Amino acid sequence: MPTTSGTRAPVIGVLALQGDVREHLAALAATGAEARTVRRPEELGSVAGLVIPGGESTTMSKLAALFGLLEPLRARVRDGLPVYGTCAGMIMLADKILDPRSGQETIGGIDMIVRRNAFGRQNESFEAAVAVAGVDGGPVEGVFIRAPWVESVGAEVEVLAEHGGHVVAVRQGNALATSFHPELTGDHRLHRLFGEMVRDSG
Ligand SMILES: NC(=O)CC[C@H](N)C(=O)O
Repeated sequence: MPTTSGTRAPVIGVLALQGDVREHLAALAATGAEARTVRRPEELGSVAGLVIPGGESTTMSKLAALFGLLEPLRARVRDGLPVYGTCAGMIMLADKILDPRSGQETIGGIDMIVRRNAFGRQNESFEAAVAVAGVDGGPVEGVFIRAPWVESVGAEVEVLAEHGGHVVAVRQGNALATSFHPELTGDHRLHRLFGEMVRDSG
């Protein structure tokens, strides 16, 4: 789809190993981005940005290893590929998990320690208004489903939002992560912000 500058919209991938892939594809499409799934290392080469969906980080980690994607993902993130992780995706972008399952690995890229299931179990899922730095027009509706929070961050990490005294949105360079799921709300401001990060890096 052409953008106002006449150039093509960047292609943004959604890591499609497990999780709410379709919702992210729809949210990205609604912002005018060209969105496609990424399952194989070769497909990683053709995207200008990558969303890592919510789901179950332990399963995602296992499948990424099985599909030979962990190292290619780490390499591209290190090289500055813009990435956006929601919930389980946030866990995948953490350099460290406080309470990993045995053998659980992450892609890393954000100098932070996350705590899995920090806000409680599935039946303690909730919604809350969350003001996010860099997102104009009022707070977003944060949908928290067995969500992690960020326990601590390194000096290079920008804290974008907190809820209940806990960090729930961060950015480090080209990597963005939220504990909550904007792809489930119909509010595309975070996907639009990510689209800008992708365009700015191109
Ligand atoms: N909604 C989610 O993505 C839940 C994340 C899940 N608790 C995990 O550890 O991966």
